[in-house]
Amino acid sequence: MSESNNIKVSVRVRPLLPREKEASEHPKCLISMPNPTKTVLQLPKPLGVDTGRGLTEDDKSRTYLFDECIWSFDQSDSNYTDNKKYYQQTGPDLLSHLFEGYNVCLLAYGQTSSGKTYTMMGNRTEPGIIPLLIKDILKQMEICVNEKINCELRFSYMEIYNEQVRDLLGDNNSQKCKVREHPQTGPYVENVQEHLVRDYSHFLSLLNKGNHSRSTATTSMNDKSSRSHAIITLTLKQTRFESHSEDDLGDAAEEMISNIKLVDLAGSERLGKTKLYGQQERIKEGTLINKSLTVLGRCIGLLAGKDTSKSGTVVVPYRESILTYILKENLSGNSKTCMIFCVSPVDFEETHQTLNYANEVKKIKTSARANKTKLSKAPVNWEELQKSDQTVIDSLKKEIEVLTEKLSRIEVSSKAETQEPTQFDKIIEFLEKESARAKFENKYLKQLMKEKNSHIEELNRHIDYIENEYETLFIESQLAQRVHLQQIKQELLDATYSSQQKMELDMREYDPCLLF
Ligand SMILES: Nc1ncnc2c1ncn2[C@@H]1O[C@H](COP(=O)(O)OP(=O)(O)OP(=O)(O)O)[C@@H](O)[C@H]1O
Repeated sequence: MSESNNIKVSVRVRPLLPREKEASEHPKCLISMPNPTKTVLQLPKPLGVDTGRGLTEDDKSRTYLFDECIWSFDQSDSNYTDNKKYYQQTGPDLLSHLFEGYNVCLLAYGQTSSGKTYTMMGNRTEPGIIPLLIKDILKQMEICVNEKINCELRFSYMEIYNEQVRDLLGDNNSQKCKVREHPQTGPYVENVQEHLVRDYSHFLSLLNKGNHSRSTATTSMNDKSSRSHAIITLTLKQTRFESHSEDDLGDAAEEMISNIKLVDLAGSERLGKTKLYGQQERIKEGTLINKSLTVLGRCIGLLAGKDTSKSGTVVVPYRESILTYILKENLSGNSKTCMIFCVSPVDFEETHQTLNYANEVKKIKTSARANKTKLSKAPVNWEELQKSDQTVIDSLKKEIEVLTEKLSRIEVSSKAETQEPTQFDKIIEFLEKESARAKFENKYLKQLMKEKNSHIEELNRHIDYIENEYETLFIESQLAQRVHLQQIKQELLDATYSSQQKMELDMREYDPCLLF
């Protein structure tokens, strides 16, 4: 079942930069966010003529409504939102969609130096949404072990630079990767390396390596301006095991593969503002950045008007730029997509344009569906294969000969596309699956042991407590008993003493000597 959702649109305004503070004595913030879904942009000159009754708010400003308006202009303001607070608002939804099996996408859009990289990557002291999200994905993966779900997270990092895709984690950075289209899952990038994320520090080392290789340059607007669109893809594979007993892992019953694309777009720029005159390479980069963003804008415009179009089918020009081609599914297909629009508090033209752009994006719908697959219980008939050991060995020998010969001639990738899987391939695949299963079983049993050990520890603590209580009660009861015995003894002594006294009195009364 697919779910139709509008693209979620957020707008974030950044603080003034040192150069903006220096440029004017009292720089004025053009943006206000009177509530969490409203953004108001002041017009530099009022529209219309004052007819004596004064200008209306509409003459002086433009008002926009979005899903989220994020105020990061003034740190001293109580509504100020830093990266962590923004993540707390947005991250949990992204995380749950990913684990529910949906493809997810978060794109940061905005003019150059508006805060896209700051929002997505952050810095050492204030990590952005990407590191914060990955920390939580890894935590959630640990929790899944308890529910007999094995998770594998793969990470790839590429950039689109001058309309070509480069793998930022590849062995050969200058190698260009091709974009192809799968009939069911849509466009994908060929030969981009996917790295299995072991833990958070491993992820950080991959991210740093990729960031280091990313194309950046100094412009007059930004000391470290991104000259490319960066796309991080995290692919999560969840395998759910099913069994009737708690201690046994059972068989793999269901598989879900979902991904999240985190896109830091290069900023749109104006030659006049970036002051790149004479720098041919920078100008070429800027032109191609603007071109791809213009195509993105055209696609968005067409998609936004799609429902109301009377002309029937709309041809969206995804293929006109690599960026839109790669993002095709996220803009209109199987994806839950969010866009964050970063704006400067002072550049009216660019901020106005960005807000109008965001207003269009609000209207776009995507139709996401959870990517679940039921697994058959026995992927390979292992027993049957074992019965005919010799036949298998002979056929494997032959296969190896054939494959070795083919390998020397044919590229592995083209072979994989054209050939039916052989028995050898099937065994390898089966063994790989078994090894992954054994690894997870080990992890699951370790987790189970950890839980049982902590249960035993808790029971031991409880026993200690009961023993202590028993000892205290025992001592108290002995004390109470002693006090009670002493009381009885005293009472007996008192009784004996008083009866003795009475007897003495009686004796004195009946003393025969006193009779005469
Ligand atoms: N919310 C924020 N709080 C504090 N500083 C910020 C914030 N957003 C952006 N900045 C600062 O603004 C400057 C530009 O930000 P950033 O590099 O993220 O812009 P960008 O939109 O990615 O630019 P480009 O498109 O040129 O790469 C940086 O010095 C960054 O530290």
